[in-house]
Amino acid sequence: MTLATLACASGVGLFQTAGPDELAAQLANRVAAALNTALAERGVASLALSGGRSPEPFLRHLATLPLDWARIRVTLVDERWVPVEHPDSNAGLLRRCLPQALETAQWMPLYQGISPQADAEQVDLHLAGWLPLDVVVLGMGNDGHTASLFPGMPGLAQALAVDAPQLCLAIPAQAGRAERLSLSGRALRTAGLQLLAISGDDKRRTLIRALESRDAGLPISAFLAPPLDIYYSPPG
Ligand SMILES: O=C1O[C@H](COP(=O)(O)O)[C@@H](O)[C@H](O)[C@H]1O
Repeated sequence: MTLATLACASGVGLFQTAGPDELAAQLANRVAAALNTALAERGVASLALSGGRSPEPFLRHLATLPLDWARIRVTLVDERWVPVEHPDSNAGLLRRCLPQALETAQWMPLYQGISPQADAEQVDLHLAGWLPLDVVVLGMGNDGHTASLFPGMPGLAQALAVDAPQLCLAIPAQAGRAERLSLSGRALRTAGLQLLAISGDDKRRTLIRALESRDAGLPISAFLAPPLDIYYSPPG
């Protein structure tokens, strides 16, 4: 079955774009519109962003749009447990591509430099005062991980649940990956606007597998329900 058929059957919105640049522009416009609506309604807005490599064009586009960043609370959906200067830091990605997030916005880093567990507890406390989030932008790895919730990791089902005990979890080093921090399903699924951005055939195949079988052990499956909207582009 096609991605369009499966998304429709799951009640999930699908925006298919011509390429990564168009995806970046459409996604940024959508995020900015939702943040401006929240600002107009409540005077404050909140945004949780993904890291990795693929969000770069989207973040650069978002940085060009008119937004009152001083009234926007910004955090990440996940982080490697490294300082912002580290090449793997997701906060570092924001600093390069969306400097407003760190300089002007009400910025909450996940990495706080104490220990993964202590940082997760600090974030948990702080994030509780932000919920529900307005906008969450998820990414997905070829293996079906989203945020830093990986297939087969201990406690995965609990971490993905809407009633997960924590809002932010320390993710132990595993399979060659360094320690990480990740928001849980409980935190991420509070967002009124939940967006998933993916590009390329490998990720499309993974997503199709997750939509076809919720039992495939793919963490992204937990998010494939309304109000999620998927933005997809073929490879650039
Ligand atoms: O490890 C991570 O990977 C996913 C996917 O990254 P991508 O560059 O392949 O899109 C990302 O969503 C997550 O935030 C990141 O820390």
